[in-house]
Amino acid sequence: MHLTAENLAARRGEDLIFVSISFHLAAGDALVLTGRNGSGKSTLLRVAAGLLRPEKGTVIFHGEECPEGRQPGEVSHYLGHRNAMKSELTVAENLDFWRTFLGNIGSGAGLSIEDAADAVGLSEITHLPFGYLSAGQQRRIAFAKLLVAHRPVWILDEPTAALDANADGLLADLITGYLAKGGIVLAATHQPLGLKNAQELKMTGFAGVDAGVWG
Ligand SMILES: Nc1ncnc2c1ncn2[C@@H]1O[C@H](COP(=O)(O)OP(=O)(O)OP(=O)(O)O)[C@@H](O)[C@H]1O
Repeated sequence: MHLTAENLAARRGEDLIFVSISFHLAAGDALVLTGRNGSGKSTLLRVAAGLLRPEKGTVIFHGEECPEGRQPGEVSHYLGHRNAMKSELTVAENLDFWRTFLGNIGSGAGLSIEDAADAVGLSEITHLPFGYLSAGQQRRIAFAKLLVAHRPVWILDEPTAALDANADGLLADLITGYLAKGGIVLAATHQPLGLKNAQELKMTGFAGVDAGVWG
């Protein structure tokens, strides 16, 4: 199983944000994107997740169940800046929606809603509307979403925003456990995620207004 990006370039508006980005991640690998605000981390994650069309290049996932290759967006969890939960629905209802909507990919199985909430330390409050939770609790439930459906790739944009030190450690443990089981993680962050052996890609931003990528 591997996730491969070749010669990626992306544009936002008029500007080329990056060019010539390539990486190859195998099962158990993590790549952490770093760089100042506006350097293109979210843009690269959105390209990898299939939410933004690249100007040039490809990102492809190959797995046992799809040796011919698939778009990573079809096999990944994408956790963006927002938590993608409905405030009016309870925590359990939100997780149940994502569990059903995303489904399992490959040979792994997602956790039950109770086990996933327990894994993020919030098993007591799954009956509450999501909107009642604190910002940190909401982010923890967004992590639980990663656990209720098995997907071979996690794409995480600033996953530790709004977290206390305890939750930082919890996320590091969740990611480490996922990598140990052969998951692939692509994450953007300003704070160290506490991962051992993660590769780092430093984004520099703004590759030019008119710079050609085809010549
Ligand atoms: N829809 C858009 N149209 C034009 N420019 C955009 C658009 N979205 C983002 N940009 C620009 O693209 C650049 C890269 O933004 P991006 O969100 O990828 O940066 P980032 O490294 O994730 O930043 P941060 O650390 O602040 O989250 C920024 O200069 C931003 O202003």
